[in-house]
Amino acid sequence: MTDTEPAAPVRETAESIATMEIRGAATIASAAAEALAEQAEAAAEEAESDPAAFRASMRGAGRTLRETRPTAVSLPNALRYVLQRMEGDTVDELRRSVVGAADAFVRQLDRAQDDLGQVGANRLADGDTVMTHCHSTDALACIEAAVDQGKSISAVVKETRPRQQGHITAEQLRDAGVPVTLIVDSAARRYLDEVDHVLVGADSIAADGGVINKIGTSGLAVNARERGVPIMTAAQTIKLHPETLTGHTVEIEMRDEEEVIGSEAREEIGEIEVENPAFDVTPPRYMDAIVTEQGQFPPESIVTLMRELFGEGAAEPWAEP
Ligand SMILES: O=C(COP(=O)(O)O)[C@H](O)[C@H](O)COP(=O)(O)O
Repeated sequence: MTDTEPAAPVRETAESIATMEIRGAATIASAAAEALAEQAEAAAEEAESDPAAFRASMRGAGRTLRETRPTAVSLPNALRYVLQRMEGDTVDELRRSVVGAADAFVRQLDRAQDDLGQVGANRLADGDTVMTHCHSTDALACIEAAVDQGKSISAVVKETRPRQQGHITAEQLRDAGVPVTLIVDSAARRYLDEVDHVLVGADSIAADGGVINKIGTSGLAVNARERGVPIMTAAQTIKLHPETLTGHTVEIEMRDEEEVIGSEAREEIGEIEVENPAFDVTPPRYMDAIVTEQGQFPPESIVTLMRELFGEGAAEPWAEP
């Protein structure tokens, strides 16, 4: 580890987030917090009795993690939570504050998911069928809590091109005892007549109530509205994007074209423009409810909760002073 290079656990976590071995907004946040705790242990050895060197090393680790993926705000929110609680006069005090904050963050994340699962489950009735998109641990928590409440729930799971995260959702729901039908994305509208709810997660929620989630969510929401099927987003409050309070927009990640068209097909077709946006924005008017650990909200009212939780703005404690 040098001045500019974070310790191995941070480098490995950053690489795993960038390559999507670690993926999904909540999982990314929790991995980032844990990586900061490991950095604190390594930096304490390296910095010995130099608190300024310790702080610089933690900021560097924060920057490395921040640069991995741009859209899920849970990542910078996790870094903010941990680094803003870094305090003390000695390296050991600083180390303990970071490790303690990372641990508290991860526990809070788990508790929030359990709590929002209960809220989401209350919206589901015995015998309901739910359509899902992508793989969201917050959304799955709602279905699993409904099953725990003794409700019989079935699922229609969208495959979710290009990376097919729907396969993970299908597997996990099946293992939770939920009968699952896997469909291709373009079959969604046809199956909307057979479902009672659409349930998705979120990578970020904007101050106007717009929901940023896996590409295809907005089209699904428009179709659900047209068919009269309620659609809800399950999202812990770490998905609230503080920068949107001051007019910033959420960056939509553009991923490699290789995910859309493999090299063989590319060779056959020849030169052609390919774009691969990983997320899209569902306007608040197409979303019925945002389910959080603090209860459910109409999308347009989420700004009140956002001001309460993030009113002080979006600090960047990883930035160079
Ligand atoms: O869009 C995705 C994952 O995208 P990717 O696979 O590109 O990371 C998920 O719906 C949200 O991240 C919410 O997930 P969770 O509820 O687990 O935070």
